[in-house]
Amino acid sequence: MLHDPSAAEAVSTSALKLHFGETVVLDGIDLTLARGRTLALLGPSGCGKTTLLRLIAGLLGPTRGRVAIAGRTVADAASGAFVPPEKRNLGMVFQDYALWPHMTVAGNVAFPLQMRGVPRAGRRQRTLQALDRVGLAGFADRRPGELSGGQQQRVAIARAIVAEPQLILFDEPLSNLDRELRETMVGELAALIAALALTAVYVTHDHAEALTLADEVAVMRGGRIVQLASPDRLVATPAAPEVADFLRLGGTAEVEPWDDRWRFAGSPVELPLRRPAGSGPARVLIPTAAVSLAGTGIAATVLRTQFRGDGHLAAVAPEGLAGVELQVLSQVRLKPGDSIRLSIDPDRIHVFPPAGRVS
Ligand SMILES: Nc1ncnc2c1ncn2[C@@H]1O[C@H](COP(=O)(O)OP(=O)(O)OP(=O)(O)O)[C@@H](O)[C@H]1O
Repeated sequence: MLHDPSAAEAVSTSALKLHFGETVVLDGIDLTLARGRTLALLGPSGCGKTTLLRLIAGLLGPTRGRVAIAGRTVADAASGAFVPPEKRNLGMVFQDYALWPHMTVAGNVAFPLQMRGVPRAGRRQRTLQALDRVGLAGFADRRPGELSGGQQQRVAIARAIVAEPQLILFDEPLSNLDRELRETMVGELAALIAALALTAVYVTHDHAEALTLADEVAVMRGGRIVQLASPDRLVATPAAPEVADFLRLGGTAEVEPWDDRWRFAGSPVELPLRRPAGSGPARVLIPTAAVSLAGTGIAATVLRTQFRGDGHLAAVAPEGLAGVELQVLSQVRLKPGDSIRLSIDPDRIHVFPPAGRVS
């Protein structure tokens, strides 16, 4: 078995498949993650993100394909090779913290060191250091039940980093926290991951969390990776409408050729965008930043509004365009049912590549 601890690749999977009976849960997952980077697995419930994390952890074995960690094959369906989780040198942080209530905070954090046979004196020192790193220096002798949810999650993180594993796996670690605390913790976690130069795989269904924390994001759907790219690239050039929808980048619509331009499919409403010669029907993203309220322009009705820090985000239905929903950010609060007019900045419209071709 190849083992190269200096390998630049922290994790790689090739042609990974997992079936539960007849059900295909993961289908052809190929990814590589370099050391010191954070990869988010992002997607709706049931898309297979937790299953992929469990395959990397060794809590499941693949039906087909291979998983390698730091250049070492840890699972290979073809040869039957399989390294159990405790021998993969991983740290794991789960949604429910998984702390033992009867043990002190220090006892919980020291557990991985105890499992590795580190002597007592060294254990105490490394435990206190890990607690210090997550901002819980004075909490060693408390019980988990005496801590807030955010503090308990930090104990779980201290336990995951105490043995300095080569890779940390996070499974929706913030989803049990309330919204405000979650927003604070995302920033803290991102800072901690950077300060400790951790290599991490982070499962979440929250696009804001993924785009804040990760160097690379794999957007998953139906057991496949639809697009794997940096947050900037995902936002600028989503490969498919489902990526744009999941990241809430704006509205998507079908368009058809109209002269040297486009128009919304099945309607006379033109889109102010020049069409490359020879191009056929397409799907486009009209990002929120491309849409503004105007005195003249496309007539639309307000469906819903929601306050964001920088204004009121309104979902609007352009008249005569069945199934198209756009978003516009307004400084004044709009009400459902209001009639408005929209102008669209053509330079910001993104035309998706034809189905099957990823940019
Ligand atoms: N042990 C199992 N037996 C059969 N099907 C399973 C099993 N575990 C998971 N699945 C199915 O596999 C699919 C992927 O599950 P998985 O937990 O990986 O999704 P997820 O993207 O992490 O979703 P969530 O965010 O809801 O946890 C789901 O359709 C689920 O029902």
